[in-house]
Amino acid sequence: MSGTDKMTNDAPLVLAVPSKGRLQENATAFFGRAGLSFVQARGQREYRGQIAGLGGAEVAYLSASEIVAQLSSGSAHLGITGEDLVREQVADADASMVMLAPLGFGHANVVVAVPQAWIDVRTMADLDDVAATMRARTGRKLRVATKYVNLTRRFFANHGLADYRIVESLGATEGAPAAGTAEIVVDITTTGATLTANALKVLDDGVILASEANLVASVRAPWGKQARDAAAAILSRIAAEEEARSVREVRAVLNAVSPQRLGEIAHRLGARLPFGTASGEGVITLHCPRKAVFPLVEELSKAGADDITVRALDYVFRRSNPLIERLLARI
Ligand SMILES: Nc1ncnc2c1ncn2[C@@H]1O[C@H](COP(=O)(O)OP(=O)(O)OP(=O)(O)O)[C@@H](O)[C@H]1O
Ligand SMILES: O=P(O)(O)OC[C@H]1O[C@H](OP(=O)(O)OP(=O)(O)O)[C@H](O)[C@@H]1O
Ligand SMILES: [Mg+2]
Repeated sequence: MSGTDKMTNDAPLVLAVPSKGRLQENATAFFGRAGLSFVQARGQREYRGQIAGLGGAEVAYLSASEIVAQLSSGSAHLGITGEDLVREQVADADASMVMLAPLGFGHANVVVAVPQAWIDVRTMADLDDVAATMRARTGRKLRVATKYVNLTRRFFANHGLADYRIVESLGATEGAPAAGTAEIVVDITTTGATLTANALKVLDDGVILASEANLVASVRAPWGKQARDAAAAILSRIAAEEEARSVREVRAVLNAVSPQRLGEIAHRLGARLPFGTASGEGVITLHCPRKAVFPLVEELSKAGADDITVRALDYVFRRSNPLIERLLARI
């Protein structure tokens, strides 16, 4: 940051992007769909890049957990990371960050898993009994292997379970019971294959969090004009692509119908008439939810429409969008 940036508090926006691991490929594809591609400046010591054709923004390539740290401290303005890491690493995440949108990838559940051999242990209440019995008989506490220390403490406390000890794990957590370093584990699972391979099962009420990758904004980052403008440009492209994916454009020639009737049909099917109710030649254009396409076509046919065409759109830009609104409400 230059001296001028500091004085005017007008630093560029920092967009934190996963540089490795599970989220990297999907995150890059996600920005690509929104027309945001990254260029890495040569000869830079810092691991920073730019967004092609978009000024006022820098791209920081970081690990998913480092992205949480930088969003929390305000070193990055926007980023993609997993909700599990946010909830684990930041005590009051909602005070320092805004989850702008779940992204539909990076799904993983944080779960409490016990040996399959514990056939009578199905719930957290059963686990509480096991812990109490163990403590009474051996004087030792139930050991829980995990790297999700804070999520585990919170969840166990909410279930009134106190007779346990956390064994911090740095990897291969599911192997802890077989290795004899813990009785049970708290870890993430996606397909369940790793748990099964280690003869573990998830408790019926043992899902601590259903996580996925999120687009997250920092409340604490310096939101000067440059950063706000860049965020507006980035979020409008993302929102435009999302909106385009959820709608279809329906066009038709429709002469003998009143604007009221047309408006009523559109309203009933959740469609919009973005360009008004009719053009000179009686051509109408509607944007309707994907699921409502065929019902809308039928309604328009009944109303006398002809030459009805349906197509997918690349982008639907609106003056405002839910992403920027969610952000502006907090900064
Ligand atoms: N099957 C999976 N295994 C591990 N992480 C997954 C899986 N599916 C989704 N994720 C998500 O990916 C994110 C973790 O990614 P990754 O492990 O690459 O990052 P990291 O933990 O920051 O990296 P590292 O630990 O190597 O520094 C988490 O939010 C996690 O929920
Ligand atoms: O339910 P599954 O589909 O089997 O996936 C879950 C496993 O994947 C992750 O491990 P990863 O391969 O990332 O290794 P690491 O935890 O050692 O980084 C996670 O920690 C689980 O062990
Ligand atoms: Mg990992």
